[in-house]
Amino acid sequence: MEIIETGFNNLLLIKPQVFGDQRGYFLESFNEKKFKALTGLDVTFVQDNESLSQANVVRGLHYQNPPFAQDKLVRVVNGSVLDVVVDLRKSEPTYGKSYAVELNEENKWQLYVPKGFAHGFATLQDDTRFLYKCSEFYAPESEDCILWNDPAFNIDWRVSSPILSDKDKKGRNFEGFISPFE
Ligand SMILES: Cc1cn([C@H]2C[C@H](O)[C@@H](COP(=O)(O)OP(=O)(O)O[C@H]3O[C@H](C)C(=O)[C@H](O)[C@H]3O)O2)c(=O)[nH]c1=O
Repeated sequence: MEIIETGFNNLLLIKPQVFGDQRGYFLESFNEKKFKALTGLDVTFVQDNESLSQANVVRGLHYQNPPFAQDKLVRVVNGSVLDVVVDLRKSEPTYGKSYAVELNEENKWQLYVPKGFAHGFATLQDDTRFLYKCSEFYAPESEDCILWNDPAFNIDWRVSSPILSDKDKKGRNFEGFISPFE
């Protein structure tokens, strides 16, 4: 397992060790002991989620407000996404900055997204299956959404006229946004 710094505090790209042989491959998708030893982060995940999307879907940019904010460990087991986060932590020099990385079934990379980020992804292939671990339970009353294509971020999602949920179509603008995250 290799940890790659992203330039954003505690936002970590994780490259798992893949054991290939004539049958296929094996990897540990999560190992609490190794995760804590390599990242120095004491995170307890309590909920696993999975979504399936066709190509040209955008889900995001979502977060849960404190005290229900979630750390997430996200990965793709089928297909490909451009995974995108925006730093909402007011004390960070990367506040308001976005980070994007392609996660797919070939690279098997994971992204650890700490509390304080809005998170989303665009699907680059049909039948994209997205799995992620959360450190806090789903709390719909605490959910919030920032407009996926807010001009403040100038994100190249690598999709055009994507399929969005009604909720995501009504994401808030970042202009005038007051972050709940220190
Ligand atoms: C997130 C969630 C949703 N649901 C139910 C609520 C809806 O009836 C249905 C679809 O929910 P939603 O449209 O919010 O799903 P996504 O758009 O994939 O939301 C996720 O997308 C981005 C990428 C994220 O990072 C968040 O974890 C999460 O907000 O699943 C649950 O029952 N539990 C849950 O934890």
